[in-house]
Amino acid sequence: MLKAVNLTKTYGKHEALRQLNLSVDKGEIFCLLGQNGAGKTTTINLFLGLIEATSGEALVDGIAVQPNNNKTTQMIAYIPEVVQLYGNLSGVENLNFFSRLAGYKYDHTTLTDFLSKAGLQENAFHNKLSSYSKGMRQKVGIAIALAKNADYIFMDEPISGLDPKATLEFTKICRELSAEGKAIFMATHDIFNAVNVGTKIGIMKEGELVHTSDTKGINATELQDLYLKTI
Ligand SMILES: Nc1ncnc2c1ncn2[C@@H]1O[C@H](COP(=O)(O)OP(=O)(O)OP(=O)(O)O)[C@@H](O)[C@H]1O
Repeated sequence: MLKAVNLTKTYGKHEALRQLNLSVDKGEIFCLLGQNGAGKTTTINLFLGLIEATSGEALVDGIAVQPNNNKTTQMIAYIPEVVQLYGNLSGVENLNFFSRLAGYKYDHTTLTDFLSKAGLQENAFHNKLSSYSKGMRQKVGIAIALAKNADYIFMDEPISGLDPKATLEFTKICRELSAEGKAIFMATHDIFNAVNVGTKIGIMKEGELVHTSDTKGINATELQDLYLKTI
């Protein structure tokens, strides 16, 4: 389980995140909405251990995240908005490189299995990354997360810039990962996607989580109304 307990981050006098309390279970897809600057990336960075909390705790399976703590970073994978990969290497080579960085050595068949599972078409496996579209890069990012064997996957704006078909494929993969028991924590501006793929949604305003609910029984229009009333 991911858990934030009174998690707070201040920059000087500015509270980027104030007393955040939330939990995300394995199998859940938590979609965090909020305007620019609301504190979504700050929350993700605190769980990734990229920044230090001013007070409170981020916990992964009960272990407190601390900057440069390998225990929690091993359990987490991160897919940024733009997946940074080596343009001169192929999809398989990138996956091999990043898997080794995470301490995993896979044979060629296993690497290609991860890419297939992430939805990348087979004829692209050996092409250079520089020829990949944004959606294809994202699939390699997902394959890296799969290869890392992480139970918790953080995503920051994962569908921004994807076309409708790529978005649909991405949604399908998220659902499959959640059905396998992975927890997904996604920061997004896309209300339709949040209600479509999320099992829970949160709305953040000026560093505070001001609303959380299940997505069951709520449609995109209702969520949009709620969002506009809340922020
Ligand atoms: N390193 C930093 N130094 C000072 N202020 C920062 C720093 N990082 C973030 N902030 C501030 O913290 C607040 C929250 O930023 P954050 O990036 O978490 O927002 P966000 O919800 O992810 O926004 P967006 O949707 O634009 O990505 C903002 O006011 C931002 O300016």
